Amino acid sequence: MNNDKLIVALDVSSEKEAIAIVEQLGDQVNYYKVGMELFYSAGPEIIKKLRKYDKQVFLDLKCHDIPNTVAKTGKVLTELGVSMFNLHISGGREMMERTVEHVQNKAEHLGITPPKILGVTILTSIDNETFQKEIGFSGSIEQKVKEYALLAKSSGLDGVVASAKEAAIISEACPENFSIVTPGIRPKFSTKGDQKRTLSPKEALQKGSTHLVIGRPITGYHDRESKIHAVSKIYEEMFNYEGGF
Ligand SMILES: O=c1ccn([C@@H]2O[C@H](COP(=O)(O)O)[C@@H](O)[C@H]2O)c(=O)[nH]1
Repeated sequence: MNNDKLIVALDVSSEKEAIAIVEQLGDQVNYYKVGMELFYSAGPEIIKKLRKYDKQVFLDLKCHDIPNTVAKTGKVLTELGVSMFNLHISGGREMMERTVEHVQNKAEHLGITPPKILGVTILTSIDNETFQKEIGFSGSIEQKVKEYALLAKSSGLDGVVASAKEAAIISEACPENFSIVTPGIRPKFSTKGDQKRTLSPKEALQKGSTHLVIGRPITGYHDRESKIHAVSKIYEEMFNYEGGF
């Protein structure tokens, strides 16, 4: 079974551990997320390695810097052959627009399809109290995510990273060709851990998530059978959700 809506997070600190997971899951999983932990330890080679296994890669480095720095980083990430990468929407319009332009030019020069650029909204580990009292935002998380999604869309981004709890609001605000990539997915059999704004795979699809990012509920199991079982349970929910797949 191959399903590009499920992206498995490879939150490990070596190529060896990452590839062991990829080999254990085999054809069951086609799409992997490489985050800071793996990229900073294994380096860009890990992307090439995953591409050799014919896997798609979402590079989750959450770039956040001045426009010149992020735009030039976007060019480098385009050369790596990732399918998606992300940056923080709070970096502002100029940062996003210049990155889009640099990525498109680079992809054209290389003769490849440009990677999708996603904007990070509000992390799924943030709850209302943290959002307002600690970080100092006023208003609701939903309102801020909607504003960020609209800013990302009008700056030329291809989608956002958000909690599935906000997926319906985002798809209503940005209805066409806009990816809604949602971590913080928790199947019934798993625990929340540090995630605060969570939904199940079925609920996430019902709300309009286009991709589900799932890490520990799958990779937290040591042996191959348990990992495969977790993936099967997740696919079961995804395929059976009301409204079809
Ligand atoms: O808002 C965000 C943005 C990114 N993430 C990343 O997704 C995975 C989730 O892993 P789980 O083990 O399923 O919790 C992880 O790599 C995060 O860095 C996120 O959770 N929330």
